[in-house]
Amino acid sequence: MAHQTALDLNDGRSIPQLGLGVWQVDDGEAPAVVGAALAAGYRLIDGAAAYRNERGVGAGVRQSGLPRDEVFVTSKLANSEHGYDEALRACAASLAAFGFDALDLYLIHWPQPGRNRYVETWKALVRLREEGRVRSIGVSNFGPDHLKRIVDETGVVPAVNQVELHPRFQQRRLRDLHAEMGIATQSWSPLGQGRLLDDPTIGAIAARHGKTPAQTIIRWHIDNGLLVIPKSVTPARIRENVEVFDFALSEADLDAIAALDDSAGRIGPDPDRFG
Ligand SMILES: NC(=O)C1=CN([C@@H]2O[C@H](COP(=O)(O)OP(=O)(O)OC[C@H]3O[C@@H](n4cnc5c(N)ncnc54)[C@H](OP(=O)(O)O)[C@@H]3O)[C@@H](O)[C@H]2O)C=CC1
Ligand SMILES: O=C(O)C(=O)[C@@H](O)[C@H](O)C(=O)CO
Repeated sequence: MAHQTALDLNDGRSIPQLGLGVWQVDDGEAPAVVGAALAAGYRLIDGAAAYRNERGVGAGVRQSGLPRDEVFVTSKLANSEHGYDEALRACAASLAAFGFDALDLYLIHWPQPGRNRYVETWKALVRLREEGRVRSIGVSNFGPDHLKRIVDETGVVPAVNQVELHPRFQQRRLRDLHAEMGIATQSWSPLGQGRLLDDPTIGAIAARHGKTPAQTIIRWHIDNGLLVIPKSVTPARIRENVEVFDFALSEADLDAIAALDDSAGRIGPDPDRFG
């Protein structure tokens, strides 16, 4: 694998640009899946309490033999745990499940605006960072109003906003706001949950580069300055998805993929209503 790239976060830390997503990875399978990814060169695992596999992910990191500080592990606060005290307790439970002293990145998984508890939840994440239980803090599925509100009320800008983002749902306006605010954009369902892999435009670009459609899409995220976390439990695909640091897309390729954007291209839940 060619050398992986990393981005600088607004808190002075660095984050690998590519990682493995572990939604829908069984806890019992997680040690082997995480082990395969770390052996292939991944250095970031994107987890969440809601995935119910923090124990298995932690075991996979330990069994890899890599020093803990060489693997960047993210978790996310579950929707049921919004609130200041609830978030502090939930983070402690996640750390215990992983078997870690600290997380590299902790995100509020969904804003749940209808519950209106995300500001006090964000204050708890600020405290967790001050106490060293998490090294960087961020959010997921936050829209412009949610972002502006937590910054207005706490003065603390999230390091990351992890949102649905793939060639059919490119989130250009939100990405522009992130750039203004200094927030890194992390793409979830970066392969459109596999539904983009038979797109003819992607296929033609992939063929020109001698790469697969998955590698072409992952490279599109990287060439756009995004963080990207494709999921696979299949060892050959895990290896395939990290072999993306030996080529780059041309301006014409980027223009062709830009044209795939579709305002109706969302696959996952609407963050204004979910949770
Ligand atoms: N913050 C949030 O709210 C959310 C976060 N996420 C995060 O984003 C991660 C990725 O998103 P996810 O929804 O899993 O979808 P992805 O876009 O990563 O697609 C995963 C699917 O694509 C298949 N796949 C992966 N690589 C290849 C390949 N090279 N060739 C063919 N098929 C392939 C996988 O199959 P297989 O596994 O069988 O190999 C799986 O079915 C999640 O795992 C999670 O960490 C996801 C959703 C919401
Ligand atoms: O994977 C995640 O991080 C999610 O939040 C999703 O599972 C989300 O809950 C969903 O897609 C439900 O249909």
